[in-house]
Amino acid sequence: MSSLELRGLGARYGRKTALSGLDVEVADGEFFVVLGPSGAGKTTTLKCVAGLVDGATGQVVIGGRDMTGAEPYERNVAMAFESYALYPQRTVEQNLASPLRSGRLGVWTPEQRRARVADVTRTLGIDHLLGRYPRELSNGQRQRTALGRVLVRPADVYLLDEPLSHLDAKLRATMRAELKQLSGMARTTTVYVTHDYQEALALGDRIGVLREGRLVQVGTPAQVWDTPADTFVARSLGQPETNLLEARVHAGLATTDGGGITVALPGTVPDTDRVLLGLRPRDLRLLGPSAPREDAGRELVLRGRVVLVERLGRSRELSVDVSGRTVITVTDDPRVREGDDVTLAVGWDRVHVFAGRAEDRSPYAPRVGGALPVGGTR
Ligand SMILES: Nc1ncnc2c1ncn2[C@@H]1O[C@H](COP(=O)(O)OP(=O)(O)OP(=O)(O)O)[C@@H](O)[C@H]1O
Repeated sequence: MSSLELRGLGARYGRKTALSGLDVEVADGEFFVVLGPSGAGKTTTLKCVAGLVDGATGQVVIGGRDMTGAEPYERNVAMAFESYALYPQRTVEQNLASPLRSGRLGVWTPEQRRARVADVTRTLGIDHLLGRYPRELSNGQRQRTALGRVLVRPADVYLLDEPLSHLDAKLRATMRAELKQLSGMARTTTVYVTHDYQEALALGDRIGVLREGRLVQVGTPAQVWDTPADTFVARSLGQPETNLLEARVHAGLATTDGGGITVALPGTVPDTDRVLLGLRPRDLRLLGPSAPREDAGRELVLRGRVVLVERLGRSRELSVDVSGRTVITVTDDPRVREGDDVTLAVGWDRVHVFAGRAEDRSPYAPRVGGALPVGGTR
């Protein structure tokens, strides 16, 4: 059990900067998720912690000990890569027990080894496969076995690189729940890398959002969900993606282009004439055509016409034309048809205000607050 501290971590591959200025403290026993798109530097972050990147800069501190420059085996971390290797000529049980036989991890009696392997395989749902060989396993079972090989080792820090990526959606959801349980039981400090926001929200005690080698936000799932640092974070979390509506600012009010939607801005908006209003599709409630007029400003109410209905399993994704702007929302109501007039409502604190606009110098506008309770559709 150990905390993990990264101070000013940086890494380059030739002239390419893969990571820069990464600062984060992961508490003892915390499950920390690094979320980011392909190429953001997620794997590189784990490799730096494990001591596998030549020329990495900054410091890695594990359990209060400065490990910068220490050999990988001195760091007592266990890392699982996305592509796993298993010994083909050994059974699942032998594969799992092998790290405990090496002697590096102390002396384990056969009973202790069996107990540890049984613990991990039960949690991973592969305890009925102990006698099988890798070739007799499905891809998902193989991936779980390989993950088991990592988790079976007592380590100060587990480093897990997209361990569920090869599983089908259903198994992924099950495994996610099991992993959560496992981390709860083991309370071993874990850094878990994924590009899947649902995994991040479900598993992370905290999430660090990585973009182009930099951490752009670190917070609890609720913090990054409710107060995304910028439009990149807002759009990284949630499917369908957050609606971003360009608006012009005048006298403390933001009005979307075309004049359809107006909201009052928080005092924190800098001196800018443009903002983006962020609305999560699932935060918008469909009130139906007969809903009463705006209810004394309790929520932002938008009126529009459904232009497209797409099925998403049991629910439906609606594209709604609100005074010339397309707003995406999701509903479970099967009666909604294209051409229907609808009313959407969203809590004021769910109307995110981002300064600037999409084409500004930085493509990502910072969040400056939630809307004030004034406004609506024309
Ligand atoms: N060995 C290498 N040589 C050169 N460039 C590399 C090397 N490994 C990674 N990179 C580059 O460094 C950046 C970060 O890579 P990294 O593998 O850490 O990203 P990632 O977030 O894990 O991506 P993915 O989700 O696709 O695995 C990318 O631009 C990548 O192309």
